[in-house]
Amino acid sequence: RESPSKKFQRQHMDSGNSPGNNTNYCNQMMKRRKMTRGWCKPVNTFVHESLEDVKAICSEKNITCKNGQYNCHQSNSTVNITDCRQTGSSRYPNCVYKTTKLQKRIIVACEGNVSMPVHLDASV
Ligand SMILES: Nc1ncnc2c1ncn2[C@@H]1O[C@H](C(=O)NS(=O)(=O)C[C@H]2[C@@H](O)[C@H](n3ccc(=O)[nH]c3=O)O[C@@H]2CO)[C@@H](O)[C@H]1O
Repeated sequence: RESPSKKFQRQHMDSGNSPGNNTNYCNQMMKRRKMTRGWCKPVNTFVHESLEDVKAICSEKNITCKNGQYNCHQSNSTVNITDCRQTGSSRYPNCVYKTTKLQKRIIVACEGNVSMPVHLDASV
């Protein structure tokens, strides 16, 4: 079984890479990272920073997550991300996404004895 930390890395980490001007980045990555099986995941953010840098966000102060849990943390600086958002005309199994490169702060939930990111709550 896939651990929550490994699931976070599969769904959200794309270190050392960036869409550049590839407008198909999300169409390719959402499929490659298995988020178009059974349904088209509507929204997904890829983070283009090292796992170390994203893990370090877990050391920031605790804040409340969207689901009410108090295990979220906000990055203290902006990070390079790519937002993937399903287009209006996209119909499963043909999942079509809009690729948007951004530099924003991210809010992650962290869990574990060695605190690891397990969920991406939002970008702000
Ligand atoms: N506090 C917690 N602590 C620990 N675990 C927690 C906590 N909260 C949830 N989980 C778990 O995480 C799992 C999960 O997949 N949650 S999810 O809300 O659907 C993820 C959102 C995110 O992937 C994506 N999104 C969204 C916005 C954006 O900017 N970028 C972007 O990518 O959309 C998804 C839906 O919004 C679920 O198993 C739940 O148990």
